[in-house]
Amino acid sequence: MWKTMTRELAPQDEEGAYARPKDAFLTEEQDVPEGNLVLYTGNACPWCHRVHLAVKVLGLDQVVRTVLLEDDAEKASRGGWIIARRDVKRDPVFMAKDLREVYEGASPSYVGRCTAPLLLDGTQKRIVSNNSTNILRLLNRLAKVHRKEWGAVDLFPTEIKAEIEEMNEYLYSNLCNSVYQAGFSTTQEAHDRAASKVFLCLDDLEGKLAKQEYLMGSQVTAADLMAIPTLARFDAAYAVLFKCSKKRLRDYPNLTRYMRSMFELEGSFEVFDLQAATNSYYQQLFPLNPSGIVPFGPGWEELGIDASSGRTRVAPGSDEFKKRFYIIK
Ligand SMILES: N[C@@H](CCC(=O)N[C@@H](CS)C(=O)NCC(=O)O)C(=O)O
Repeated sequence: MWKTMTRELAPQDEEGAYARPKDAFLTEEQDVPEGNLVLYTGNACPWCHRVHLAVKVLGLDQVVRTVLLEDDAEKASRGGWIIARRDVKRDPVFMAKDLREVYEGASPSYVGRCTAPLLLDGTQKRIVSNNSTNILRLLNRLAKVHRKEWGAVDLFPTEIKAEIEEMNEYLYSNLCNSVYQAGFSTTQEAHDRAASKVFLCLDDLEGKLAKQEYLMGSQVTAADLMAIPTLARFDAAYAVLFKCSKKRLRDYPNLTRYMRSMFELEGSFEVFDLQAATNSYYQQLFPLNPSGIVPFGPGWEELGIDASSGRTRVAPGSDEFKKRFYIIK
């Protein structure tokens, strides 16, 4: 019974390991529409977090309209994402009540899971992409098109683009997807395999960050936007709910310092509410936590991060910001 419920929540391969479905919609960088884009994003989801953060650091608030989603376990058979009541009552493109209706409106013949994030062309009412790595590349291109007077942030600078892509693949297979594989495994072997990858990867990143500020050196790149959402959820959700409890992120001084630095960026707390994400993980993934009881912490303070609203953040275009990013003039 438990295995059946978990399989429904998270498709499994024959060895009991979580097999993430392939994304159906991708767009080449040169084909991205240059305006009236709509990004559907949910707070709990790490794949959404990275693209929502990209909208902020790339300064695309005026180009990409974000629609907030909430997860609703009662709507699990429809993908579980409803349009957030506190944001817009209805979706601005299709007047949809949930994400499945958006998929149905934009691509009526689509059969498959209706995942977030989703980037939509609001003019053509067409899906641009539902893959967060692809969306990151598209947003990065849009930042160049809509460059500010001080320049445009480049999250994939040409001279290290290949290394960034390699790092992103490494992070996906060893950290971002592996925590889910550890959590959704239905056999001990599959769990052990996934969880050991996670800790080897964290140890490796900890070593790297002893020598440099960010994953690719002294500037923030797409690789950091890939890693941060997983790290930010680690102690609060993955360590306990997904049983990745060998060590906590707090046990890694360099990763903690790194996360603190990333959360100094303006917009970081706007795109990620830790408590809401924690509630969502424990309350929505029923087979992993049937009681729905949410642990009492950790919050930002325990994670060593100052989340107070009075604190000055690193604002786009500021001198500190320009030091932290690759900027194209
Ligand atoms: N590969 C996708 C993964 C997106 C994804 O799995 N999103 C989850 C939320 S964390 C989702 O929407 N799941 C709904 C479902 O599978 O029905 C990406 O990188 O964008």
